[in-house]
Amino acid sequence: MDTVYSNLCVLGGGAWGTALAQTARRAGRSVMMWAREPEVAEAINTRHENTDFLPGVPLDPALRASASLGEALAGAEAVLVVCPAQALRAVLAAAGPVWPQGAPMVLCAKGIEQGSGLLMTEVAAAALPEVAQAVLSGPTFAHEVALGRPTAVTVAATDPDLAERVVATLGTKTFRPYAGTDPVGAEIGGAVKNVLAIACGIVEGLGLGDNARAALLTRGLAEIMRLGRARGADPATLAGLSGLGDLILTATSTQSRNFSLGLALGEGQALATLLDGRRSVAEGVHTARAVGALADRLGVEMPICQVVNALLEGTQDVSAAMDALLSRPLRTEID
Ligand SMILES: NC(=O)C1=CN([C@@H]2O[C@H](COP(=O)(O)OP(=O)(O)OC[C@H]3O[C@@H](n4cnc5c(N)ncnc54)[C@H](O)[C@@H]3O)[C@@H](O)[C@H]2O)C=CC1
Ligand SMILES: O=C(CO)COP(=O)(O)O
Repeated sequence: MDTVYSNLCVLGGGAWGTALAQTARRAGRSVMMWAREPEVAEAINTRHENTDFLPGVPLDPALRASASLGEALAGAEAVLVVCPAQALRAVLAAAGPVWPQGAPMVLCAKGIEQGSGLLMTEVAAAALPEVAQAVLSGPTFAHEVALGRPTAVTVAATDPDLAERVVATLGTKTFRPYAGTDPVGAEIGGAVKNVLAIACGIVEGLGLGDNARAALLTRGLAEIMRLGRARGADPATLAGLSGLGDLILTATSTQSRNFSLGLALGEGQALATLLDGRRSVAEGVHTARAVGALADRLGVEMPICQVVNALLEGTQDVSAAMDALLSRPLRTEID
């Protein structure tokens, strides 16, 4: 068996799809991107820049893009799926008829599907049951990755050979994937940290201080651990790059769209204004609702995520939300 996938397709022309495509080029792979917007594909092909979603980063001129799924997927040996979480089902339904025979997918979106409460691997298994899956997740701001700054991620698949091959395909000196066999753990960390990043932004915007942020991060990790346990995830994955690692990154940096959105909410701006006309995705807004419903269904206590959901839904204001969190009964730390 070949040790790497030489020809890749990246489904998704946003910031992260572009950064991963650039990374794969840096690793020496042939890469074809699918961008939903023809003007994004055009800019990548002619200006070698994703002017809409990752402006200012020069891209490898050999990186090609198309707005046609059939053209983008033709001949791919593996497919990186990098669309927003809520669009995954529709994107895979459209890609199914032209999916390259035998090519596995690497799921790179971070979120939980609203309505179903399904993880990305579960949505993908329902859409394309024959296609093998890996999950790529970790602390990775697209801009830094695209520039080739040092970054480490988790690549998890139930088939260890698949995880190893994806690692070998994408790994470079500065992009360091670590193989794992717990995709569910990698997905839960990556999805829930976006909701917690919004919470940390709110705390920052309210000026509640560094102690409050540390408390929120740590109790937030406890929520990731509880949901992970209920879904059979390995706690070591949740404490690794795709869990704690990504929580630290996203919940402490204004580079994060989720943290920045929370910060603006905490400073008193209205959610509708913040989301109005926005093209880039803040996954935590969508995952908050999905994770709230999932936690209820599984009987898992996730008070921080529930409060973020109530805030975003408009059923609680910021001061009532803080009051709800601070009024919770005192209890043992480890549960
Ligand atoms: N930007 C980042 O630093 C990172 C993003 N991710 C994840 O990658 C996923 C994609 O995010 P970004 O690339 O940042 O997106 P983005 O915010 O840069 O761009 C939005 C993308 O979503 C696409 N899109 C919007 N609505 C769509 C629909 N209905 N159907 C199909 N595509 C649609 C747009 O065409 C565009 O490609 C998200 O799940 C995000 O959490 C993961 C790691 C890092
Ligand atoms: O997933 C990310 C970093 O790992 C990107 O975070 P934001 O979507 O909040 O910008």
